[in-house]
Parts: sequence; C-alpha cells; structure tokens
Amino acid sequence: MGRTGVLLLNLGGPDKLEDVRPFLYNLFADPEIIRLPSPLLQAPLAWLISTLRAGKSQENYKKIGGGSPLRRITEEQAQAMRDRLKEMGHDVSIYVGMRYWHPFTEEAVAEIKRDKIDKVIILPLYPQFSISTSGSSFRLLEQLWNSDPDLKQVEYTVIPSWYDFPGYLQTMAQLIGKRIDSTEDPDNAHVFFSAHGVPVSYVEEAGDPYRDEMEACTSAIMKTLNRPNNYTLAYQSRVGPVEWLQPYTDEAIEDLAEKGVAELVVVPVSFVSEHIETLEEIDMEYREVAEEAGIKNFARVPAPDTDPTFIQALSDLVLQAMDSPKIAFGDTIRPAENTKLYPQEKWEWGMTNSAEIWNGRLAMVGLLAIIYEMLTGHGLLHAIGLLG
Ligand SMILES: C=CC1=C(C)c2cc3[nH]c(cc4nc(cc5[nH]c(cc1n2)c(C)c5CCC(=O)O)C(CCC(=O)O)=C4C)c(C)c3C=C
Ligand SMILES: [Fe+2]
Repeated sequence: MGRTGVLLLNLGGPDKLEDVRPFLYNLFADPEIIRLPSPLLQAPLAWLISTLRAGKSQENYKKIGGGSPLRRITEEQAQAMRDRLKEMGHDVSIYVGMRYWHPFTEEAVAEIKRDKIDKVIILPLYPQFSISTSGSSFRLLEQLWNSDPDLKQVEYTVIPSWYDFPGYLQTMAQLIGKRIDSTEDPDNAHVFFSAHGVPVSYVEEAGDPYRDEMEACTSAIMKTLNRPNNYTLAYQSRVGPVEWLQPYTDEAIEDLAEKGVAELVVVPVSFVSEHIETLEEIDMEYREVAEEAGIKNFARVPAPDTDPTFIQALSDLVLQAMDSPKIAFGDTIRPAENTKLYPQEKWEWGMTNSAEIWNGRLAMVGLLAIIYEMLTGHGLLHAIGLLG
C-alpha cells in the first residue's frame, strides 16, 4: 500500500521581529491579497507597503512576545493529529505548509517528494474558504504540481472548506459554552463573532464565498450551542483604503454598548490558532474599545489550538477525504477576474536580493511620478487614465 500524507496549510507569521518586513513583503506580493491591473506593479507596491507598515506591525508583534506563535501552534496541531490518527489505526505523515513564512509551502512539498508520499490530503487550517487564504495556497500548489513531473505522479485531494463540519461546530460550541458559563449573567451575555475581514470587492465582484460561509458557519455554531443568547457577526483587521466587509468589529462593539449590552463573549471565528489578531488586536485593541464604550465584561473565547475535540474533528475530516472522490485544485472556487499567479521571489533577511533594490527603486520612481503628476496635472499616468 502507498504512503499517505496530510498537508496542513496556513498563512504563516514572523518568528522574530526581523522577519516582519520580509513576511509582509511576501504577503503583499501575492496577487490574491492585493489585486492590481498589472503584475509589474505588484513587487514595487509590496516593497512600499511592507516598508511603510513594518514599524507599526513590529510594535504589535513586540506586544505579544516578539513574534507570531502560529508556527509553534500549527506544528503542535500537526503532532496531535499524527498521534490521534495513529491511535485510530492510520499511520500518516503530516506536513505544514505556510503561505508567507517558514515553513513555506514549497518546503513542505519538497519534503513530501523526499518522503516518496503517494497520496496527499490537503487541508487548509481555515474553516471558511476565501480567495485570499485557501484559494491563494491552492493556486500556488496547482502551479507547483503542474510544473514538476515528479509531483504529477503524486495523487492528491483538496478539502476546500469545512465551516459546517459537525466536529468543528461541536468544538466551537463547547469553547463558547464554557466562556458563557463564566459570565455574571450567562443568558444575557452577547456572543460576538469577530472574523478576519476581506475587501467587499472579493465577495461582490470576484465571487468569493467567504461571507456566505461565515454567515452559515456562525448560524450553525449558534444552533449547535443551543442556548438563548443573542449574537452578532462582525469583521476585523481591515487594511488599506478600500471598503471591507461590514459591520466592522470596533463599530459593532460600540453599537452593542449603546444598546445596553454589558457582557460580550468574543469568538475569533476565522482562526483556529492564537496569533497576532487574537492576542493583540482582540485582546488589547478591541478590549480597550469595549471598556471605553462601557462594556463591563469582555470575555474572549480561546482559539481551538490543540483542543482534543478539535483534533478529533480535523482527523475525521482527513479520514472522510480519504474515502471521498478527488477534489482537484481546479474544482475549487476561482475568482471571476482573470488574475494569474506568477512566480514570486520569496524575500528573506540575509539573502542577497537584487529584487529588493530594484523594487525599492521602482517604488520610488513611481511615487515621484505620482507626486509630479498631482502637482502639475500632466504626465504618463494621466495619459493612460490611471490619474486625473
Ligand atoms: C481567514 C483568515 C484570514 C483572511 C481572510 C485574511 C485576509 C487578508 N489579510 C490581509 C492582511 C494581513 N494579514 C496579516 C496576518 C494574518 N492574517 C491571517 C488570516 C487571514 N487573513 C493570519 C492567520 C495572519 C498571521 C498572523 C500572525 O500571527 O502573524 C497581516 C500581518 C499582520 C499585520 O501587519 O497586521 C496583514 C497585513 C489582507 C490584505 C487580506 C485580504 C485581502
Ligand atoms: Fe490577514
């Protein structure tokens, strides 16, 4: 019998403060994260945004201990699944592939080849599908599979999303139930789901099912919880000037406080591990918003991490996929817009990277051109309709 492997996908996070800028560069260089009319603009813009954002982002990582815990927790989840699957009679190898930092997806795929795995179950650690998360990783994997004759021999199947999987709903209901029981007035505590947002255009123009899956997911969690509590779904972590999914978390907290809600049970719903957006954004920034708005109790529900019910759910998902018809990368949702994924040069500290120098120069030339045109009202960008 051939060897089976499981590839867990996640976003990745900087392990230490020096990693923050190259991590941000890799993230913003992804056309599934920032959608631009031309691939030529992507690298200079990624350089510019990562350079401008790195300082503030580093401050936030400093507050949670100087780096992201995402790699450690994802590796613990992989180990726990390996053990659980073994107890259930399945000896499978588990690999972790991150999109924007170590261990990169490319490194995980190289290990899969080295270990001569015959079949891979690809499981994104995002319960809900978004073009910007699971979709981006699937596109990268598709590119790797299509360009490597050895990989073409490796069978695979994809689990596109699992927001309605009973074991996951059970996990979330248990974690929320425990937190509700710790409040002063359990029946009147308001369950507040805070999901990572995406730009509205992803959902309304590119066909991203993220909002639909998120709404169905929170409603199914509340059904599984089977308690009388009211609930709200809001979106956090907005980046840049475009409109993102609403309501925004900070505004929704203030609205509830105005309506007299005293206790919030806050659920980070798009994440299955603790990371900067739970530990800093929710626990520090939104807690402060809530306190200033008059909320008496801000009770945060922990992310599932290695909760045994959750590890059982992930293991069951893998077993179910092993016995189900293949789902190929091309069967998953594609953006309506015709964006192409082109090779991205990963940037790391200590690397002699001529791309960095060139992207910096291009970004500077671009900025100067924009400033010149805004001052004079003339130039190339006006001529091609990008300004004016
Ligand atoms: C479901 C989860 C996520 C979605 C959807 C998502 C979309 C998305 N994110 C950005 C920009 C940033 N994301 C950052 C970090 C980050 N994001 C997620 C999850 C989702 N992102 C995770 C798990 C992490 C890693 C956190 C860690 O612990 O390191 C960051 C960096 C942090 C910061 O500087 O704020 C940025 C930037 C966009 C633009 C986007 C959709 C288009
Ligand atoms: Fe993000």
